[in-house]
Amino acid sequence: MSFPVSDAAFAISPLTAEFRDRTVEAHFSHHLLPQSKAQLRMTVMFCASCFVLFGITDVMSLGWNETTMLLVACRILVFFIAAAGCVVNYLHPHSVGKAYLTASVTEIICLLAFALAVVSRPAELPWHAMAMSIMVLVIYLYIPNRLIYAIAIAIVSTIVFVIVALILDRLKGEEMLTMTMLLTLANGFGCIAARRYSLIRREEFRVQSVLKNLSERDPLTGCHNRRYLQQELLNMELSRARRFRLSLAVIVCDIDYFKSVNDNYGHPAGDRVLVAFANMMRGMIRENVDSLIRFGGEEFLLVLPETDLAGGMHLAERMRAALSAMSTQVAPGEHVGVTASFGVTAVNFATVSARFPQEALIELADQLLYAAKNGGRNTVRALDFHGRQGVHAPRRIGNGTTS
Ligand SMILES: Nc1nc2c(ncn2[C@@H]2O[C@H](COP(=O)(O)OP(=O)(O)OP(=O)(O)O)[C@@H](O)[C@H]2O)c(=O)[nH]1
Repeated sequence: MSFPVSDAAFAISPLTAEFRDRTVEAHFSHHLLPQSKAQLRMTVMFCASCFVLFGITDVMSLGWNETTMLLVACRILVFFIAAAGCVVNYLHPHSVGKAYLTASVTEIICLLAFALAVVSRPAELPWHAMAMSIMVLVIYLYIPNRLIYAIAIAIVSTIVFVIVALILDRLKGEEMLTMTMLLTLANGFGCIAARRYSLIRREEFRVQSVLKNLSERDPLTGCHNRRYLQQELLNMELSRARRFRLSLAVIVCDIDYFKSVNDNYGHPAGDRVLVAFANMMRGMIRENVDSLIRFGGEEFLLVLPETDLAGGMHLAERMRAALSAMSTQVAPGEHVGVTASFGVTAVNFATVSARFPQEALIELADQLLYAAKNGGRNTVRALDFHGRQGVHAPRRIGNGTTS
C-alpha cells in the first residue's frame, strides 16, 4: 500500500480519534485488518466462553429452575452469536465493517444477557457492579472496535445498569453513589486509555506511511520511483496479467533536449517543467489502475494494466500532442515549451506463455524510445513484445506521421 501523503491528510479528529480523511482512515483500517481480525476472534471467543462459564454462578445462586435455564440459554446464545460473528469475519477477511459489527453486536447481546442476570439475581448487585466495571474496560480496551462505538455501548450500558440498580433498590444511598462513581471512573479511564491507544496506532501508521513514501516516491514530482517499479510494481502487474491472461502496456518517455531548458532557464525552471509534465500525464491515466514512475532524470515510465499496444500507442500519442501544445511558466512572463519522445510496448499473455525477465519489457520500451529520439524526437515508436525482441520494425507515430 502506498499513497501520496501530506501532513493535512493525517489530521485526526479529536472527537473520534480517527483520521479526518476517510481514504487515509480506510488505508489505516485495512493495514491493521489481519491483526484486528485475529485479535477480535481471540477476544470475542474468550469473553463469550467466560460468560458461559459464569452460568455456574446462576445455578449456584438460583438452583435449577426456569429462570436459571433461561439465563444459561442466554449465555449459550451469546457464545453462538460470537462464534457466528467470527465465521462471518473468516468468510469476509477484507471487510472492516463486519469486524466492527461483530464486536458491537456481541457486546450488546452480551450486555442484554447480563442485564437479565442482574434482574434475576438482585441480591448480588454489588458483585454485578464489579462485573460491569470489568465489562466496560473490556469494551474499551480489549475488544477491537471503533472508539465511538465502544464509548456509545459502554456509556449507554452503564446508564442502564445504574437505572436497573435504582429500580431494584437494594443499595443504600452512599453505596449507590460509590457504585455510580466507580462505574464512571471505569468509563473515564477506559475511554482515555482507548483514545490514547487509538492515537498511538495512528501515529505509528503516519510514520510508516511517510517512510514508505520516501522510499517509494520521487519527492519532486510525487511519482513512484524506479525502486518501487523494480522491486514491487512490475512484478506484481506482470504476475496479475499472466494469471488472468491479460495485456499489459509499458510506455517510456523522455523530454527532448531537456538539458537546454536547464542551461537556458536554470535548474528550478527545469524542475517546473518536469512537475508540469508529470502532472499532465497523471491527469491522463486511470486513477488507482495505471502507474506513473519517474524512471530517471527527465525520463518517465507508465505501466498500464489491461492495455494492448493500440491502447498504449493511443495514450502516448495523446500525451505527446498535449505536451507539444503546452507551455510551462518558469518565471513571471516567461514560458517554456518542450516536446518528448515515447517508446511503447505491450505484452499479451493470451498469446505469450514463455517466461521472460521483467527487465526485457522495459528494455524494449527503452530501445523504442531511443529509436524515437534518433528518428527526430517528438515521436511515438511502438512494438508488440513477443518474449523476444526486434522481430518487427517498430511502428512510428507522431509529428503527424504514422507508419
Ligand atoms: N532541472 C532538473 N534537471 C534534471 C533533473 N534530473 C536530470 N536533469 C537534467 O536533465 C538533463 C538531461 O540531459 P541529456 O541526458 O543530455 O538529455 P536531453 O538534453 O534531454 O537530450 P535528449 O534526451 O537526447 O533529447 C541534464 O542536464 C540533467 O542535469 C532534475 O531533477 N531537475
